[in-house]
Amino acid sequence: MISITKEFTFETAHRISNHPAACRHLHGHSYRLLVTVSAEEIQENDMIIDFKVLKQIINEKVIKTFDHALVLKRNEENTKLAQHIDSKIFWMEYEPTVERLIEYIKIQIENSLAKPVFLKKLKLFETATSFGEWEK
Ligand SMILES: Nc1nc2c(c(=O)[nH]1)N=C([C@H](O)[C@H](O)COP(=O)(O)OP(=O)(O)OP(=O)(O)O)CN2
Ligand SMILES: [Zn+2]
Repeated sequence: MISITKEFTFETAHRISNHPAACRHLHGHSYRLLVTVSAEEIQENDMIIDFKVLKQIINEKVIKTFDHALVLKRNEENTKLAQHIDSKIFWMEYEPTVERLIEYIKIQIENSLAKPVFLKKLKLFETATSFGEWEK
């Protein structure tokens, strides 16, 4: 098996409404996302997938959604808050923790990759010292 990885960044605001400390306040992160895709064999074009094609997919399915957006769990408290904010809001079923963002991003990317290429690993940095990972 062979893998390639491409790195992306996006700027996103959020709040963890059930958090006992500062993370319940609106704040933002410069997220770093590392996307690793794999295939059993190198293809006829001597790649498993062109980095440029991978970039198009991630831009369309992930960056467009999250960059310069406010991400909120859809609940009563956040619905009230959003009435006072003129912002691009992405509503989620869950709190926008790094774990839930990875879960969402994984589904988006997997739905966009065609065999024999598959998503192998995601690494999402929320801060310089805090990150989440998913691996097949
Ligand atoms: N398991 C998780 N815990 C926390 C998450 C998360 O997504 N998953 N998120 C947060 C907050 O969003 C926070 O902004 C990031 O947390 P933290 O690493 O504590 O950020 P700090 O910059 O304050 O880190 P220090 O190392 O304390 O400076 C909280 N928890
Ligand atoms: Zn945060």
